[in-house]
Amino acid sequence: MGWISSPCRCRLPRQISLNPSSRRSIHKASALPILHIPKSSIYAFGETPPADPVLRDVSWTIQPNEAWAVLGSGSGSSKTALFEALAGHRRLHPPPPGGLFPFLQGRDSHDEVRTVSFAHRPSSAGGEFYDYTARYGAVRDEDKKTLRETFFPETARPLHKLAMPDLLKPSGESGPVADYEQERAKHEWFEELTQRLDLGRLLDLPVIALSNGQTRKARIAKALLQHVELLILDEPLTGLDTPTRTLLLSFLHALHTLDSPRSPHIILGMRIKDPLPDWISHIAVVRGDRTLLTGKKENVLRESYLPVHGASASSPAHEHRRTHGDEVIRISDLSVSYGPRDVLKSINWTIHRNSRWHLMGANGAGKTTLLAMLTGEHPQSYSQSRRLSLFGRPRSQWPTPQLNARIGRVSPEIHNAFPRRYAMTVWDAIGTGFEGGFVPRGRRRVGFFDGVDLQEGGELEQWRVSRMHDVLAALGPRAWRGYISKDAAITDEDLAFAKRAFVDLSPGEQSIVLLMRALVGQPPLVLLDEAWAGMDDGMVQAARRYLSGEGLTESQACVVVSHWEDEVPWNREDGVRRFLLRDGEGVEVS
Ligand SMILES: Nc1ncnc2c1ncn2[C@@H]1O[C@H](COP(=O)(O)OP(=O)(O)OP(=O)(O)O)[C@@H](O)[C@H]1O
Repeated sequence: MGWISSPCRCRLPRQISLNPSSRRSIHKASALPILHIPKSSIYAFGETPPADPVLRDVSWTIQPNEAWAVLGSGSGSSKTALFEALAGHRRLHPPPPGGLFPFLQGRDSHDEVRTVSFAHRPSSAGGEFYDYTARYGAVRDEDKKTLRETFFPETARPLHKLAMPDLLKPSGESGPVADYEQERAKHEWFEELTQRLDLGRLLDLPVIALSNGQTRKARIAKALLQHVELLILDEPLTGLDTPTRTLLLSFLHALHTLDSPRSPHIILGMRIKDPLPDWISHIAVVRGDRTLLTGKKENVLRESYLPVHGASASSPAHEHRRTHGDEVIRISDLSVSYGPRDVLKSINWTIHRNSRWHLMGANGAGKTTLLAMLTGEHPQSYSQSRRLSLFGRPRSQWPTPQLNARIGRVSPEIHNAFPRRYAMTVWDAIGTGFEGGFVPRGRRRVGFFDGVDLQEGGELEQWRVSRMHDVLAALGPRAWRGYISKDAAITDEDLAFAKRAFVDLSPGEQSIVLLMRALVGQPPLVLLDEAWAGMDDGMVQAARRYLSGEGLTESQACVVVSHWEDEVPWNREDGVRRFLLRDGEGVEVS
């Protein structure tokens, strides 16, 4: 089987000759529009005018030769609603005459159109406790399912004996599997994809052991292997390191350009702040007034006044020396390995009060593992206790609850594990931050001290309640709309928000509530890992403002983990320092 070169120098399978009844890539041959909405509004199911639509007067047509991106932000946003409408999960009123997807010529869009969202990590539904620390320890039997078994079960070996119903056979056709050459070509496409996304060596590892970025890459590969005609990828770059982002965008370009039977038409969902790939020819911008602006990229960018991308937030003229306080954490010669795999090798890192760090490293570099050592969640934090000085004591001298109260944390793991019970309000969720647990406690739901409830009306209770008000005023709904006030008094709107059930919030709202939880107790160490996931632009602005201002005191240290430089709330003038993990080693870089 031969290969042709593509713009990303990836090898994509040469066109596979499918029989005439094949339904693959009908958009490549058809002159019919991919999508056609003359003018409709989008409603939740069960609602019609005069109810308020989620998006109104949408007029949007996609021709087969056009490459589209939809810009908007926040996982509870109108962009999500728009994609839900394309997936048939929202009502379009009036329905487009002749169907939403003319190029399908009457085929069922449920089979031919797929949306995969990466805007946030799929959460473990329900109120069950999910033990995310399980990945650091010995893997239990029920957690042993490998990446291959979970995401690509059809690729089990040996190849000639495969039962690969989806991957090897155009779905919709019954009867024997297509000829061997075709099978092989498709299998090679799988191999190519997994190799290029650096998933090959991970295929037979338990999924629970994979890093966030590695799991996301697997979901992307799975999406690209699907037999669909239109693939909508919402925020596929989230959580990916820079080289993988570049690689993925080139891949998508190649798929878009090549007349390959493997290539669906692709619509990319992107955050407004993301740099647009050059090959995108058209964009649709979801605007704050619930309308959709569509057209050629240049025209829409001009008309919507979107910011020009590419400038880094940190391009300082001169550096600022931040005055550091006492030592908070000292890591000396710390190594972590899993069997033969060395993940961290002889790491040395000291974190002082009032320091601000950006922890960097490619997907799978060991950032989450390192943070799990700092928080004491990693079982090896006990065996390496003398190499880990946490707040002046070796790890083994700290009871875990006391450590939890000293570290404010946001991470995809906590977002996923945080209980979604109806009885838990936003106030309760934030209040758990004083103790760092997941269970609201105390008369005023602001936690216990030393295992007992706080004295009613006492100084500590008053301080905690006032901190609750501070974070709600600084990071609550009014702040998302850009309202900035010096006195930052809490409003009725923020208090009403505090009464809502945490489980009912959008993923973006949940993210900002968990950020409030991490900051409310003013702990000496704050760890923010992918803190912005799912937040809309207003929330991100409010969070950045707070973190670079009064949200952190001089007696606190903060570490931000992000693959995006512009997500770090401080620049070098603010004295931010960078710690890079590469090939298991850690170095401070300028
Ligand atoms: N139990 C385990 N067995 C084998 N390997 C493991 C185990 N747990 C983690 N790893 C590996 O350790 C490496 C580091 O994972 P970690 O989650 O710390 O990476 P990361 O830098 O946080 O990545 P990302 O940016 O994708 O979140 C990964 O390659 C992962 O597959």
